[in-house]
Amino acid sequence: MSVRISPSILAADFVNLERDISRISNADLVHVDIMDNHFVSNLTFGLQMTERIQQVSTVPLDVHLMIDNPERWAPEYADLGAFAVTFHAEAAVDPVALARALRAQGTRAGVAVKPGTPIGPYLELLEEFDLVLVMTVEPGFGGQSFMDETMPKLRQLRELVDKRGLDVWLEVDGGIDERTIEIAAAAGADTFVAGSAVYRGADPSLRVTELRERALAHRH
Ligand SMILES: O=C(CO)[C@H](O)[C@H](O)COP(=O)(O)O
Ligand SMILES: [Fe+2]
Repeated sequence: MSVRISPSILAADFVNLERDISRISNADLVHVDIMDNHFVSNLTFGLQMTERIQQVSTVPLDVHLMIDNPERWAPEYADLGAFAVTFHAEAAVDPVALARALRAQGTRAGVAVKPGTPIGPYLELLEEFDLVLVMTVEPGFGGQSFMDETMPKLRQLRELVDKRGLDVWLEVDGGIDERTIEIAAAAGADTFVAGSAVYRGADPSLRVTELRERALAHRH
């Protein structure tokens, strides 16, 4: 099983985004957090900014939509060329219909669940998604602590994905660092978002390499 590291530019310097994206050119994905101040109580940026990021990034975009009404916006992020577009299950009227629409656009379709949202209803629907994002913090802010209690969801997902031989990425987001990535990898995650852990030091690309090595050493 391969692992993917997706640094979150939520922790980057917003007036030097191009520079900070170029600092993680060894990453597998670049994680772009879209917050609307409705689904979560924080606001980041939207389509126009993401389109510029898409133009300057050599690393494929992993868009995480923390917004209401994803049916209205998710296809536009797919349209601008994002590699993966993930919307929240709690915000979507019909997650399967939206995932099908995104796939028809040629994008990897992801569904995200908050820490308190059960994964049960989605286990029978795994074939409909290319990515499941298990939030390991309450969405809205970077720099929070990893919630261990979300790991049983990953273990359930990993068992089913392997049993059915599916190509579904299992992503974790929130509080991922050199220690917690080992816990998440052992529980079955293969795609790791890290904001603070990548950008807090002097050399973000070295942090990407270190995180990848730790995930590989502890993968399921
Ligand atoms: O979706 C998010 C917050 O809702 C971010 O992707 C996440 O918090 C990354 O930041 P950190 O690694 O610092 O926790
Ligand atoms: Fe995120």
